[in-house]
Formats: sequence, C-alpha cells, structure tokens
Amino acid sequence: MTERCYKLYRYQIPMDSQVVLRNRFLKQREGLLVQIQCGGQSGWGEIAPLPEFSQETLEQAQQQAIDWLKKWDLARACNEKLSLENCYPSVAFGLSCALAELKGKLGEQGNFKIAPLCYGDPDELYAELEQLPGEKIAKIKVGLYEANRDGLIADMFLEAIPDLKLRLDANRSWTPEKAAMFAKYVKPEHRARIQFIEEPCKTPSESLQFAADTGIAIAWDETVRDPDFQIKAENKVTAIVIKPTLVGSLEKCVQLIEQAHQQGLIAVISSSIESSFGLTQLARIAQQYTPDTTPGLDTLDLMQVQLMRSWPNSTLPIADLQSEYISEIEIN
Ligand SMILES: O=C(O)CCC(=O)C1=CC=C[C@@H](O)[C@@H]1C(=O)O
Ligand SMILES: [Mg+2]
Repeated sequence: MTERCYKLYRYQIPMDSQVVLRNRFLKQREGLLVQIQCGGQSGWGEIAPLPEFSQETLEQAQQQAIDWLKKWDLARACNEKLSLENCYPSVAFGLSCALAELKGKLGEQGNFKIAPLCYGDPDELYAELEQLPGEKIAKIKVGLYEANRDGLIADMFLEAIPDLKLRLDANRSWTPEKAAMFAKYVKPEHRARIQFIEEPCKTPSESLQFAADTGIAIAWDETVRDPDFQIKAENKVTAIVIKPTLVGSLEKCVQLIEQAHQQGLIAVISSSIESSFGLTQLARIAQQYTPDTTPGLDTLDLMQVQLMRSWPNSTLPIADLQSEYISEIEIN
C-alpha cells in the first residue's frame, strides 16, 4: 500500500514597516505551507491569501486546505483523483504546486531575473539599476502621487538610461484626465520603451481608450481576475500579469499563459507578496513556462526574513520549520 501523509504549517513574518496594501499597512505576512508525501516522494506549496486582494481569508483557506487534504487521502486510497476546481485560488495554487513538486513536474531551475520595483524614490531605483546585469526592466508604481509627477519621473528615467524599459502600475487609479496628464509629460519618442502600464484607468474600456490616444502600451492585471475575462489581442495591450495566488491552480495559470502566448501577448508571472518559499517556486514556474520574460517578483525585500528556501543572493536571514515564525497546525 502507498504511504501517504500531509502536513500543514502556519507562518507569520514581520514586514518592513512601510508596506501599504490598498488601504492598510501590512505589518506581517501570514500564510500556510503544505507538505504532501506519497510513495516516498514529497512536495511543498504555499497558501497565502493576500489581504485586500484575495476574496478568501487565511482562516477560510486553512479550513478548506484541511478538508481537501483529508478528502484527497481518501480519494487516493481508491485510486481516484480529487479536483481543485472549487477551491479558493490561494488554496488551489498552493496544493497544485505541492502536487507538481511531488510528481517531479516542476523544474528545479528558476528565472531569477529581477524587474526592480520602485514605490517612489527615484534615487533608490537608479542605484539598483546600475547593478542590474542584462536586460534592464524596472517597475514603478504610479497613481500614488500627482499624475504629472509620475509622467516626469518616467520620462526622466527613460531619458537617462537609453536601454531601460519600464513597466508601470497604476492599479486602476487614474481618471481619463489624469491618465492624459501623465502621458503629456512622457515624450513621444520615449513611449515605446514603456513596456506597459498595468491598468491605468478605473475601467478596462477607459484604459483601452488611453492606450489608443497616447500610443502607450497597457497590460491587464486586476482585469485578469474578472469572472468573465477573456484573453483578446487588442490594440496596444501587450501583456497580462498573472498572480497565481490570486488566479488559482498551476494548471489554470499555465492555460492562461498558453492563451496569452497564442495571442502574441507577454505573460508576466508576478508576486502576491509570498514568502521567499513561494517566490522561489514562482521563479521556477516562470522559468518553465515564460523563460523569455522577466517575472514581477521583486517583493522579497518588503520582508524581514526568508522562509525555508532562499532567493539567490538575498542577505535576509532564513527561518526554518523550527524557527519562531513557523508552527505546525494539528489536523485531527
Ligand atoms: O508585479 C510586480 O513586479 C511585483 C508585484 C506587485 O507589484 C504587486 C503585488 C501585489 C499587490 C500589489 O501591491 C502589486 C500590484 O498591484 O501589482
Ligand atoms: Mg498590478
């Protein structure tokens, strides 16, 4: 008989004091690690709903993960499969990663290329870009300050670093007028090096109109999670951003990636502020399915420690299962 066993751990990691998610400070990141063992093989995953972004709470995710694991054990005893179809996205993602590792379907190699993330201080970004090897792509959050300031800063970077490509993220914050104000400050000859702005306006149709009016490319992020979202090659839409923790199982993410590629769009695997454990797994997914695209995973430095698996060259301390940050959940 095949030996099966599973374990669930809860983690809590202190964050950098300034991390703001939509309307609240994120003082600590909480989530689950799941380990599934079967027939001598073992696989791990991270289940970490992101406050303000995920629909499910951590408590709901934990309960659902426990229920699923129990049913999975029973199903496997009868040689049946158990679908992840009706699970919350974070649960489906974490469990599917554990199963993929268990079955040896997730490559070891990661895509650790970085698109440095800048929340507002241009000097910090300059310093980081200087050290960046290879293709220079940076991501700047816009929409937090005045739109003309955002436009000036983007234009200044593009002017100063001729091989720089920018990704910008407005999180649906601009009115059409503000978006136009931003564009006014970006010289036409620099606009092609904006790889995309994620969701410039409050609605997808306003964002499409902005792209048509300005020639600046856009990407879908929030829109990807709309229930009726369909990937379409539209004028000036160059990419979709895939945050697996918010999207669902690995299989669902791979389907989206394949559809995007078929339509000639870039698929960017992106962070939902997972621990280093989840981020390194996302880098492996990016290497396997989007090897030519720099993923959006530069969020580790928002945390004070790494968890179990380390990101190459990170200087943050690594917490293991015995540390104060992780505790095992008893499953009865
Ligand atoms: O996409 C990246 O390069 C990093 C991830 C990132 O920007 C985000 C992750 C999670 C929540 C948000 O604050 C933000 C986003 O809106 O895309
Ligand atoms: Mg975004």
